[in-house]
Amino acid sequence: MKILSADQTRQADQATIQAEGIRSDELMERAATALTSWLMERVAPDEPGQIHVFCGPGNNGGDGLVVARQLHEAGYAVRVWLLPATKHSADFTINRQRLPAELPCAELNPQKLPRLPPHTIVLDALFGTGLRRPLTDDAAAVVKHLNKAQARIVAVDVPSGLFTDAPQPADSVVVQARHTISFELPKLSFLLPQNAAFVGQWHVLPIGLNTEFIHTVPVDNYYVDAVFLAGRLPQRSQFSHKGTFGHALLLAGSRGKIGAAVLASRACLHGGVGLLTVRVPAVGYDILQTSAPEAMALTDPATDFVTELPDLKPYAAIGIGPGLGQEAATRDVLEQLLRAAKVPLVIDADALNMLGANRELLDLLPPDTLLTPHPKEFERLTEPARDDYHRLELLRDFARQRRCYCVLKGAYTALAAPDGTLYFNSTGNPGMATGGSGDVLTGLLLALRADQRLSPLDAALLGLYAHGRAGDLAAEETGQAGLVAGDIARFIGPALHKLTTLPARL
Ligand SMILES: NC(=O)C1=CN([C@@H]2O[C@H](COP(=O)(O)OP(=O)(O)OC[C@H]3O[C@@H](n4cnc5c(N)ncnc54)[C@H](O)[C@@H]3O)[C@@H](O)[C@H]2O)[C@@H](O)CC1
Ligand SMILES: [K+]
Repeated sequence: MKILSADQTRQADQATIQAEGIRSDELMERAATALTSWLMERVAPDEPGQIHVFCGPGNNGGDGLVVARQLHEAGYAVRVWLLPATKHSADFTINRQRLPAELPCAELNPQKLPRLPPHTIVLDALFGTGLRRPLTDDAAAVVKHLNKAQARIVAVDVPSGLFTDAPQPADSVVVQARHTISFELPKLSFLLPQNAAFVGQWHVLPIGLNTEFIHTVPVDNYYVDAVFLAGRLPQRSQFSHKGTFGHALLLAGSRGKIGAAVLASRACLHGGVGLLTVRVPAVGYDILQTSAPEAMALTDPATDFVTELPDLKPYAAIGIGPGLGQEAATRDVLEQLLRAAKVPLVIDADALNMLGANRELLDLLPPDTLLTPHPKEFERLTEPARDDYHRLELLRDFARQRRCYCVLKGAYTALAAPDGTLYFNSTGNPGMATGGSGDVLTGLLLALRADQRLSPLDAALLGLYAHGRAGDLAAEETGQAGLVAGDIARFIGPALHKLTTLPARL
């Protein structure tokens, strides 16, 4: 799915209105109807207490007024509160007039805000994508009051006070919603860790915005779901052979961290690689051969860490990093690899740390290299970020400047492509924040980079998605707390299988 900016969202609304020849209040009715249905599926009409709808002066408030009317007509007890304002949008005014006289509706008195019993359902329709500056005065007072009330807040489109797609002062007053219900497409602000406490769980409801506009509008950010990936992982042809899926080389492991090499190897094998050779120090030979017997061990002459780069000729893709350690001799191996490699590279963990500690090596990165840092590792490659937005800009710049694909691991893991586009992954769960999860990702990405059928972008997107999906499938069996990295590796097969069986869009 595309992620539109606030301006583009407005343009999409306009394009829809024009293409369908409808009025803007009809589109508002459509959006609100979707939201009303969402609420009615979750709240019974005889739920004790009233649903309090807080409306601002613009079209976000207009949405709130429509939902209030519709809920009232469906037999719910509803009360509307209006933020004092001198100017109202046209569709707000139309829908203010459409409120039935018997529906309680009053202007808020900021000096005497209504008492809300705990667990009251509150619809936050104060501000949406039209917010231009942080909330102050009356609006800020109302939002603080709502946050204090321990209400069950459902935000319309965006939690009021949150900017849709831009950084804002850290002390901004923002609604802390339990759910945020947005229309058609998600918003960039929903995907940032710094906004999690405001957005709560977010949902996107289709409202039939103009598909041609959405299809053609250029964007910098995508949200990668199953639909986005449909058709990108082809079924295996009858005539495919080991060469089709490539022979991968993995350089990994050091004394005490051979497990990282094992996890990455298993993930690479489950990821469908044709053949896998693993360069481990001698201490890892028995461990690797017993715990990943499908892989070939190519042991280093040294006992405890990797000191020599093997001949690279046989390999279609090379991964380096998991459990590698940062000995000087290993750093030299990394440098030799960067200088010699003619095939796709996947760089992770200690290999990233060595790049961070020796930034001159970054100049050697072959184009289309895939790097998989978590935020701390990424900062070692660049600089400390001021906030989540700044970190994303650093990520974009890094990928552009180095002509590489760079991942930023976390909830909604981001991938930056060399053209600066960001792709946010939709799968995964907090159970995956466990040791070895990154090693599994590296192995899986290595397998997909070795797959001769996939572009660098598709390999990376499919790998990130399947890794998260495997974690989700595993967590269904183990629970999130019980999940270990090996479980993720075990479910890579089913996760990829689900991707190959998605019908491609014609
Ligand atoms: N345009 C359309 O056709 C549709 C719009 N929709 C709704 O419309 C919303 C956007 O509506 P608007 O563009 O009217 O914007 P909003 O309703 O988000 O807010 C605009 C109003 O708030 C004021 N304002 C902005 N920042 C403020 C601040 N910091 N303190 C106090 N007042 C401030 C503006 O002067 C304006 O009066 C969306 O979020 C969505 O909820 C939906 O109904 C779908 C269709
Ligand atoms: K809102």
